[in-house]
Amino acid sequence: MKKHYFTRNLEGHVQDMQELAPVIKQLAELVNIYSSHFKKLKREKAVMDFSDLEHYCLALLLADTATPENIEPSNVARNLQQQFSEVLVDEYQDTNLVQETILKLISDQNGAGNMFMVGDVKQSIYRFRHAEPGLFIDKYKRFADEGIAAERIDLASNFRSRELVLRGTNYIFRQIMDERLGEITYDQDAELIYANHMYDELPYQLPNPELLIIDREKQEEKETEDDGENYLDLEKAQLEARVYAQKIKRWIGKEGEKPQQIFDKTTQAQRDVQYRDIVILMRSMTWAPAIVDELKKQGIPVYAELSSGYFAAIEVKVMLSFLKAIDNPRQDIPLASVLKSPIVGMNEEELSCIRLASPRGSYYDALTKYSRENNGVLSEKVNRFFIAAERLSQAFQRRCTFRADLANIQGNRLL
Ligand SMILES: Nc1ncnc2c1ncn2[C@@H]1O[C@H](COP(=O)(O)OP(=O)(O)OP(=O)(O)O)[C@@H](O)[C@H]1O
Repeated sequence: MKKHYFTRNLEGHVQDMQELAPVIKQLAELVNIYSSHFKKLKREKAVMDFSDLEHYCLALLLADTATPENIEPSNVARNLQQQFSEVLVDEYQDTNLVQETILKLISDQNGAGNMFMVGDVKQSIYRFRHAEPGLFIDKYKRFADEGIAAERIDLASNFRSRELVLRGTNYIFRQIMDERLGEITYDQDAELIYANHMYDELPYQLPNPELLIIDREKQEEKETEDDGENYLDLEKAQLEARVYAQKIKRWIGKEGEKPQQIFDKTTQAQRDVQYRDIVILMRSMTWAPAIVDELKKQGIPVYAELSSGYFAAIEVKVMLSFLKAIDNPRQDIPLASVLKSPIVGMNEEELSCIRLASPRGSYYDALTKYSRENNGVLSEKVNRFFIAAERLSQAFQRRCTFRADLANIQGNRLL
């Protein structure tokens, strides 16, 4: 480990830090300037972003004399405390510190207490939004103590899923979850207990939960022998989709086996499974477009609410920026987007070098000035942009002339 990761000595690190310090200082200043411009703009347009909602709310509820150690309620908060007899909070595991302070300010902190919180730390998904599951865990542990006024109620019964789903879930999580991984030990208290006995009476085939593991390296050997396709080159999403496709085809009965039987709640009868009965749940939508594409390729009808579309595709966005930049090159953002795209291929440092040629005015002015005054690799890139822009502009004009001619001909015919 020392050989691979800690080879540099202390002086080396100190020297790095000294070299980086002015850059970081500049960056910090930039962030501050950006933040104050952004705030000013939001105020002018009377708009708020998501975190503003929380922070302005907190500012309203805190007394002017409040400090981080002394969270004193303002008059507004005191009025709200009077108004609410109970404060109910759902998904408490995803509360962040600002929200927790807001809740404290509007609830009864001195009397018997009037806050009721429901949560499940196993479902904590908003850490990237500063959710603090520790707030939940701390209370979860403290409230179990008989000696304090607060009470913990374990809602262990699960009415959402069938017995085998719960058994499978408990089996997996008992093995992989503990305080270190997942903040909580998956013991008997944390287990999901089957409680919805509605299905027990009905004669139907039990769905067995399955865990499918994709071994990329093994597949690689197999595929290379079969058809020369390099398995490691395939996107992970594509690999997953192929496994889904195989499974779905088997359930539907396309692989020679009998279709999977399911219980239809509407008709109260058993029937063959159909595509519309199957849903794929994903932890995020990042891979969804690739999975949808692959399932379609495999002949499986599929629908997903994708925010992406033709105009959201990166290459289409770049081309639209290019057209905007040709129409009026003094639009900095479309111009920068084209310069950074593979059409020109500049990186951030090169873009900054060009900006330094003329720090004020439009970016286009800086670009033309840089091109006039410099030679070298970057100038070649700049020229590449001018040539591409010229070509596209000429093609565009030819098309416009053609369309104008066409309109004339059609117009004459009409006349
Ligand atoms: N006592 C009950 N009897 C029958 N069905 C119930 C009962 N309680 C809840 N359900 C059903 O179980 C499902 C899940 O219930 P609910 O959404 O209240 O659970 P939850 O624990 O709040 O879920 P989450 O963890 O996602 O917040 C719902 O379909 C609900 O109708």
